[in-house]
Amino acid sequence: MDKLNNTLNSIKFLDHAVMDETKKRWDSLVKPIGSLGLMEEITIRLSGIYRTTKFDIDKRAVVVMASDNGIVEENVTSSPQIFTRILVEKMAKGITGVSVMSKAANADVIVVDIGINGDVKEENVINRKIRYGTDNFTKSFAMTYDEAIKAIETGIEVADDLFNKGYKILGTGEVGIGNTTTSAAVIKAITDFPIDDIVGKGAGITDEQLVLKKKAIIKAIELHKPNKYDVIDVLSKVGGLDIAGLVGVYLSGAKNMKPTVMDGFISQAAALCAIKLDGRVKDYIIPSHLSKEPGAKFVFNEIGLKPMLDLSMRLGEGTGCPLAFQIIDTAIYTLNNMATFEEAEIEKELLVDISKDEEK
Ligand SMILES: Cc1cc2ncn([C@H]3O[C@H](COP(=O)(O)O)[C@@H](O)[C@H]3O)c2cc1C
Ligand SMILES: O=C(O)c1cccnc1
Repeated sequence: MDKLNNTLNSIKFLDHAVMDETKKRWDSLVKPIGSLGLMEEITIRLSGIYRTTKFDIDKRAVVVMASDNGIVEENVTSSPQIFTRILVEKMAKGITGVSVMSKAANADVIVVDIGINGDVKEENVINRKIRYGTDNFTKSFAMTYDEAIKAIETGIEVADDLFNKGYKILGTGEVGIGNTTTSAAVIKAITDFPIDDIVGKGAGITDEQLVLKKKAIIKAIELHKPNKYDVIDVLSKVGGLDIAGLVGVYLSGAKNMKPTVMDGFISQAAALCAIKLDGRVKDYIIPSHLSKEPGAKFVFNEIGLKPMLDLSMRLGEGTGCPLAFQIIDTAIYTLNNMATFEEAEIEKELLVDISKDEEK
């Protein structure tokens, strides 16, 4: 628990003086004030995270936490558990969705076995296995309290190591058949949102299976009564090792003063947990896209962040992150290279500024 506590204790607020400077730079460029929207907001936040107006995200990676979920026994998924290990091996070979999209975006993919129910035959996968999958949470806790802490601390260690190696931004990805069920259970336990709002079809299940999925979550919450004020209790009772590992990745970003990019629904469940552990973590999280999983919009409302894209994607793996990296690249390039009113010899004073009205 020391690593987790030390990490939480070293999280700092953003540098607002540097953020003001970046805002001033945007406002000096030849455009209506605020007209580049989230491109402006994100780079302003990045400058506060990096504590400098001159930054880049050239060295970047998506960290994929992979683990299995005992809840698959309840017939809540479209594919068998063995798919987790197979997908991870293909991912490490560079041929799955996140691998190819990351190649297109010049990003590395770091695959971590944090709890796959089988031995991975691929040396490019980092072995940080805590256990061979979780237990079926309709019958017992998914894992022990100590295992949940260990999974968070594993995520912290993996991300700390990558930041030490010079990565400037990390995306969050996952593979784990059944993890939209565990994510919905974690979100339900923390927010108590209506079950129909937050449980969707994940990778693709029938209407009958959707009923089973909702029932399994309700049953587990009634049985274990997770304490919404204790994120570790929630993760250990109804969560997954992948979600817990990603909580650690977000915490490491905040500790190392580096941004983390959030992918879809599973990454959102982890972000919600990380923010509940320390509200300052939110400042370091950059959302990529709005997942098609129906609960995603409700979690966005809860955490108070906005996605930059809505591409009706519902793959997971971290696939939103390489797209976000490319948008951030463009935002940084624009910030650094657009002409100011002065350089363009246009009188800024002639411009009506409505940005203050927009804030209201
Ligand atoms: C071929 C295939 C590739 C995937 N890549 C990511 N996922 C996604 O689907 C799984 C979660 O959905 P559920 O909770 O419904 O099982 C996770 O592995 C997630 O990464 C996939 C799923 C499949 C079937
Ligand atoms: O949004 C996601 O991350 C997601 C949605 C469906 C299946 N797997 C992942």
